[in-house]
Amino acid sequence: MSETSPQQGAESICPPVDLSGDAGWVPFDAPSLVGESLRFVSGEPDGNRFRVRYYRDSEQHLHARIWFGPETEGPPGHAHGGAVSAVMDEALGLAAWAAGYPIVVGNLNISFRTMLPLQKVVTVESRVVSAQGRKVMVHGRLFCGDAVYAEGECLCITLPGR
Ligand SMILES: CCCCCCCCCCCCCCCC(=O)SCCNC(=O)CCNC(=O)[C@H](O)C(C)(C)COP(=O)(O)OP(=O)(O)OC[C@H]1O[C@@H](n2cnc3c(N)ncnc32)[C@H](O)[C@@H]1OP(=O)(O)O
Repeated sequence: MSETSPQQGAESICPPVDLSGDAGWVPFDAPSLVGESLRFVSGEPDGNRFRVRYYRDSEQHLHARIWFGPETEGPPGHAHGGAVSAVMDEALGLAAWAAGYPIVVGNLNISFRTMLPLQKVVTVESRVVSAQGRKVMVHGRLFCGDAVYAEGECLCITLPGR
């Protein structure tokens, strides 16, 4: 009988992945801006769920380099739509914070364009496209090379008194 059951094998930690940014990107320290609360997506940087690093480019746009691990599985071998949505929620909301708006997300509209294979490193790029009164609109897409996996439109609402 084998000493390692399939279940034990599934619990082993996946090897390190390369989450380095593009040339000219500067690492972005999210906790120093918004505190330590973002554990759902960012909380286990060496775990088997999400591994994420944030960067800003020379125009101060926020980018995320993200690995979807085996614990994000939905359809066999591919990421759960909720996992993709969680990443878009955090990355696009954080983009508004990084642009100077203290917000929560009021509405998030995600289009899932292509199924995302597990254990793939992808990028989320974001743009704050408008800010009117308390409403800040952020657009983003999750992609790798020419493959676009999801696009998002995120209405953020500023928090009074912050
Ligand atoms: C205590 C917290 C500290 C946080 C400090 C650290 C945070 C660190 C964040 C890190 C980065 C983020 C990453 C994760 C982002 C999330 O996941 S946030 C969590 C998920 N989001 C939520 O739980 C939000 C729940 N909703 C709410 O709290 C409230 O509905 C809101 C959004 C604050 C708005 O409520 P409100 O302040 O009473 O404002 P309200 O008058 O209803 O709306 C203001 C305007 O926005 C419009 N609006 C509001 N909601 C919507 C909507 N869903 N659709 C369309 N329009 C809307 C209204 O129509 C209104 O428009 P006008 O009439 O002015 O034209």
